[in-house]
Amino acid sequence: MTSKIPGMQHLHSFTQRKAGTCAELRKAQEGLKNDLILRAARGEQTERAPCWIMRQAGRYLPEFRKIREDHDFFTCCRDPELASEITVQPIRRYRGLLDAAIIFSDILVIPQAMGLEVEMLPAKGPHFPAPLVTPRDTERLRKKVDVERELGYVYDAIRLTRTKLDGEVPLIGFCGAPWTLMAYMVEGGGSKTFEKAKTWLFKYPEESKELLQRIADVAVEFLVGQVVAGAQMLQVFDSWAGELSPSDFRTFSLPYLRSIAASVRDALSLRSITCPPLIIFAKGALGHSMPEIVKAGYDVVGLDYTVEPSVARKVVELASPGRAISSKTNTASGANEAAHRLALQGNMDPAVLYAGKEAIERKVDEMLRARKGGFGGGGAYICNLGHGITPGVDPEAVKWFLKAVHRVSEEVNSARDEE
Ligand SMILES: Cc1c2[nH]c(c1CCC(=O)O)Cc1[nH]c(c(CCC(=O)O)c1C)Cc1[nH]c(c(CCC(=O)O)c1C)Cc1[nH]c(c(C)c1CCC(=O)O)C2
Repeated sequence: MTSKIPGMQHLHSFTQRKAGTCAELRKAQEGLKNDLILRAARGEQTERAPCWIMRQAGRYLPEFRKIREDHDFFTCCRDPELASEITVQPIRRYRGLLDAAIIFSDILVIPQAMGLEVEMLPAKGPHFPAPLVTPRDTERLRKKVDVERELGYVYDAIRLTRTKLDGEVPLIGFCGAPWTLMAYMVEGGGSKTFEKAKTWLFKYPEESKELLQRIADVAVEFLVGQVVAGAQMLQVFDSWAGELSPSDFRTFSLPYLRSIAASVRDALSLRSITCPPLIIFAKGALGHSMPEIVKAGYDVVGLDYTVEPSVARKVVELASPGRAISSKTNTASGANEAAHRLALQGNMDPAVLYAGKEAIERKVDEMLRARKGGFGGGGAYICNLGHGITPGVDPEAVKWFLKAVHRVSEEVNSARDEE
């Protein structure tokens, strides 16, 4: 991570040096029966690739739909008992097959905390009854967001979930990235063309940057609060990154992604809390900006399904050579934020889950074997889909996927499959 603030680089080095050896960190890990994902995120070789699924707690699960029959979506998010219950549903169903839980919530809780109303319409998705039409509308946003007061329910849900998980697997906290959230706040919902949000970027660039910064400030405080409550890893979702041109991504998204990572590390270090692994998922932007994304200050880069794993490995090597070296030769060097190998996460097309057992097994094989262009057995890898699982997927297909990942990845990791 590079910081323009004098003295900060030293602070970052110190935090990172601490991160490798810190007793607090070890203790936190000791409470876990399975810390595979934390080790992979720190660039280590693992006995097999840890695996979780974006949107693993969701509508494809009948037990989730059952809860939703009686409760509105945001009621589920705001009720710690319901949110924690939904979070552990996939962990229970796929016992021993998933290596992390992700707290049940939504990226749109930040716009709500900033003062905008958001509803979840059946079959339509998120809807903002009063979106930000012109920059003047930002006056409707809260000047100072009391994150603890507005989003404390997420912290409560995290605490309760940690108790329910009882160290079974680590718990991931998350938030939406500034550009993706701004797009929702201005469009008023999903969009195909993003014409309203893009009009803002091109017509009101300075006001857009102000809004992006306000969102980033809330995101930092929210992520830090999630760690304090017990989140053991964090992911930032920039789901609409790929809607921007390369230069607009570098102007309106990347600087905020960078500053979120740096500020979360700084804020935690000031409170003497070890920063957990940070994951960035900038969907659709890797094709043009992967070298910048791998240097944005995160521990793990999530890949969407348009990126070939072996190509991503090469880009990491070229863009950030120190972070491509095997952790064996690079552990505890601790000189800077590149102290450990950068890890990759992803990236099977979620639609493969519709194609039956054989296709799933074939595609998992392809994703994991180096000679097929896959991630290979070198560690520093977290298995996932290349985007969120969709509602029509058969839960049995997910089991086939997870079982195939365990089987193939044990094989390639023990053989250090590099062929
Ligand atoms: C863009 C985005 C949103 N939300 C999210 C993203 C980024 C990830 C991505 O790109 O897929 C992130 C999210 N949303 C949800 C989670 C919970 C944790 C998990 O991953 O299991 C997470 C991490 C629950 C949810 N968020 C939502 C549901 C379904 C709502 C319902 O029950 O009716 C769930 C389980 C609703 C939601 N929320 C959002 C949309 C577009 C929708 C409707 C369409 C859809 O379901 O995909 C916004």
